Amino acid sequence: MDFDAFDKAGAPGNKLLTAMLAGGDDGAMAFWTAQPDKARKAKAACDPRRADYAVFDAVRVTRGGRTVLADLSLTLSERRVAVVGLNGSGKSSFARLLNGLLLPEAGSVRVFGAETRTVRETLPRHVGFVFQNPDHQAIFPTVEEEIAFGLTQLGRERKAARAEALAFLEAQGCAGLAQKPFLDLSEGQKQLICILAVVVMQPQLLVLDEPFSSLDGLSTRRLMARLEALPQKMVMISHDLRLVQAFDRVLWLEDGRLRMDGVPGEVLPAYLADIERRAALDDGAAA
Ligand SMILES: Nc1ncnc2c1ncn2[C@@H]1O[C@H](COP(=O)(O)OP(=O)(O)OP(=O)(O)O)[C@@H](O)[C@H]1O
Repeated sequence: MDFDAFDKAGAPGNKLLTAMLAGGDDGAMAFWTAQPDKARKAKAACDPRRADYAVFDAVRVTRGGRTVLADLSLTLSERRVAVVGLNGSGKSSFARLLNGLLLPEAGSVRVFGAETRTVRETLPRHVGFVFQNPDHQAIFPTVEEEIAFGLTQLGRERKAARAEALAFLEAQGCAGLAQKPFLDLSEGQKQLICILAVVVMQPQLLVLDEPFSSLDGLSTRRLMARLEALPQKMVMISHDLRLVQAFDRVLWLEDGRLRMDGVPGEVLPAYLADIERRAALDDGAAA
C-alpha cells in the first residue's frame, strides 16, 4: 500500500476522523488516521507519569438521543481494571471515553491529567485502543504495513517504520505473518495483530474492548498471557469472568451506572449471582 495516499490532505483519514468526531461507530478506524502532521505538532498536555490515569467526574453520555452512561464518577490508578456488565450496559461507551472516541455530554473525563476534549489528537499516543472487531481496526492490506503505520504516526520515516515493524513482528514470533494479507488471517491472528499494532506504539494505557470475542479457549489464554506480560496499564472489557479474576479492580456497569466497584473477589460473585437471579426470574416467567 502507498502510505502517501493517506497523507495527501488526509484523504480517507479526514472522512474517518469526521466520523470519529461525530461519535458514531463508523469512526472506529479513525483512531489510526488522526492526521499525523497535526498530531506531531500538537503540544501534548497529557502527563503519562500520573498514577491516576483516568478521572471521571459526573460523566453523562448520550448516544442516539438516549442516556447510556449517567453520574459516573471514579478515578482509575490500578494496573489492570476490568469492566463487566450485561449487553448494552455501557461498557464500550465507557472504554471509548478513555481515548476520546466519545466525549461526555456533561461532566468531564481526564486522562493522564488532561481533559480528553482538549487532547483528542494526541491522546491515541498515550491510550492504545483495541476494538472488539479486528475488521473495524485494521486498515492496511498486509500485517507489516498495519504495524508500520502506527510507527509512522509516532514520527518514524516510512522505511524505518517498516524495518522496525518487521523486527517487532520477529521479536513477537510473528515474522511469518508479516507479508500476509490481513484479510487472510484467522480470527485469532487478526486479534493478535490488532493488539500488536497498538502495543508497538508503546502507549501507557491499553484499552481493550472484548479483545478475545471470537477466539477459542486456547488462543484466548495465549493472548491473555501476552497481555499480562506487558508493562502497560490496562482497562479490559470482558464477558469471560475467568480472565479477569486476577485483575486489580472490577467495575460492574448496569444500565449505564456503576452498580459495583471493587476487587474481583467481591464484584464477580455478586455479578454472577445477579445473572443467576435474572435467569431464575426468566425461568419462573416461562413456567
Ligand atoms: N452509535 C450508537 N448510536 C446510538 N446508540 C448507541 C450507539 N452505540 C451504542 N449505543 C447504545 O448505547 C448503549 C450502550 O452501548 P454499549 O455498546 O456501550 O454497551 P456494551 O455494554 O458495550 O454492550 P455489549 O456488551 O453488547 O458490547 C446501548 O443501549 C446501545 O444501544
